[in-house]
Amino acid sequence: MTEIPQGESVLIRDVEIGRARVNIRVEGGRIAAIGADVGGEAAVVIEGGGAVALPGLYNTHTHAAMTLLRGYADDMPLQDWLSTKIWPLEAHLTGEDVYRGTKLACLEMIRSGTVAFNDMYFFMEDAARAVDEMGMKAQLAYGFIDLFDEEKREKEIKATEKTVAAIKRRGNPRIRAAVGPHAVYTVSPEGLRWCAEFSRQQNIGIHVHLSETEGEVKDCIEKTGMRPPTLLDKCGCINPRTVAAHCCWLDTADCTLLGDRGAHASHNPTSNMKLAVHRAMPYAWLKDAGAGVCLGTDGCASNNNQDMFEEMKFAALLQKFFWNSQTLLPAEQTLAMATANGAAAMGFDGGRLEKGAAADIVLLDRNAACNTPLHNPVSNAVYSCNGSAVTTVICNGRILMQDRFVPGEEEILAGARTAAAGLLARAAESQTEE
Ligand SMILES: O=c1[nH]cnc2c1ncn2[C@@H]1O[C@H](CO)[C@@H](O)[C@H]1O
Ligand SMILES: [Zn+2]
Repeated sequence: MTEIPQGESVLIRDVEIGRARVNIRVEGGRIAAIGADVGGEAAVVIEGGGAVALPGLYNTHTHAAMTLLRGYADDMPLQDWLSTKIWPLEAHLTGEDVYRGTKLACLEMIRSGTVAFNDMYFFMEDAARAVDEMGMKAQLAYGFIDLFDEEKREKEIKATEKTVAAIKRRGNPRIRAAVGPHAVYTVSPEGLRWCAEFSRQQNIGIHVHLSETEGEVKDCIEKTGMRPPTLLDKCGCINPRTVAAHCCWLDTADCTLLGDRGAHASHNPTSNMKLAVHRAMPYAWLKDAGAGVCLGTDGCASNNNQDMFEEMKFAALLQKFFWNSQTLLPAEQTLAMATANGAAAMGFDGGRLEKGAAADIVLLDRNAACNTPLHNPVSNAVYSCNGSAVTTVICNGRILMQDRFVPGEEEILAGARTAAAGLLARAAESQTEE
């Protein structure tokens, strides 16, 4: 088999949802029925054999093509890591690298049950090509970094306009454009204001890093007299279309602001622990304030994989550990962060196993050791399994993986290896030239 058979109608037989064994019918990319009797005929039939069905996972913060930098620079502080290792290497990236790195990220995400992701990086037209081919959903933003320089700002504005136009021109409903002001320490207030205005005009999302480290917050207060969320808000960047990554160092007033504006906070526990940011996103304050709370892996240079099952477990554990509460972020809420809340944050209709919702469906091996016994499927999904328990993935009714088979896997892996080696070779060459 080199391709997976697809059809307008898909019948998934005998899966477990909650405590019930049911069938699922998919018609035209949506869930048409869930229950004992959902009709017999379909273009494609999948035998679930009692597999656990979950909604597809939504990864709300990543830099997908950073898969190429996996293992390149670990065990360093954030600013040092970015300025001495990551940014110098990224300067040598090409569109082809981003295409190949994003394909690898998609492969990894599909293998671990993710159907959609929120991406901020460079050469996003090439990322869009990769997403299109892999059949996932994504919101893609060019990472806007002006470093407080007017000339750079003009360049970033042009690059953002070009990226958004190209993604919109595709006319693919699975792929949306967003604006990606990197953070308050890399983008001037003028740049932030432009991003906010452009996203409003274009009616697209905003994807930003927010209050990741204590240093970011302190420097921002020193320079502007404002905490990062207030500065972003003054520039128009905090609204219901905003996904703010990290949000580690928010205080209660910051959380109230995000809640009042209807913005979404993407929790990235693995990256936060690895980069030792020394504080966990205040999940309870954000939730109480009415802000959206969702989950993301961050890029492979700070994670180092794209497995949202691992992210769920780390989120549930980190919240309990840091905030000293055994009852904080229970399994059901963790799964909601990774599914329905993520879909809401990215403006997609999905992440729910309900009639009428987009057909984003993931099947987990019922007989895997991590799923045995099956007292509580959600508990097993969050606390016991990782992405390797996923056998089948459906996104908008299209089958992206069936029985652990993803079309083109060998070529994707070979392409990524070649791209990663080429990137390092070009960087080394430019060093000897200097
Ligand atoms: O955790 C992080 N904090 C801040 N920046 C990051 C992090 N991970 C990756 N990038 C950087 O964000 C830019 C995206 O356009 C890239 O330069 C990437 O290396
Ligand atoms: Zn990031």
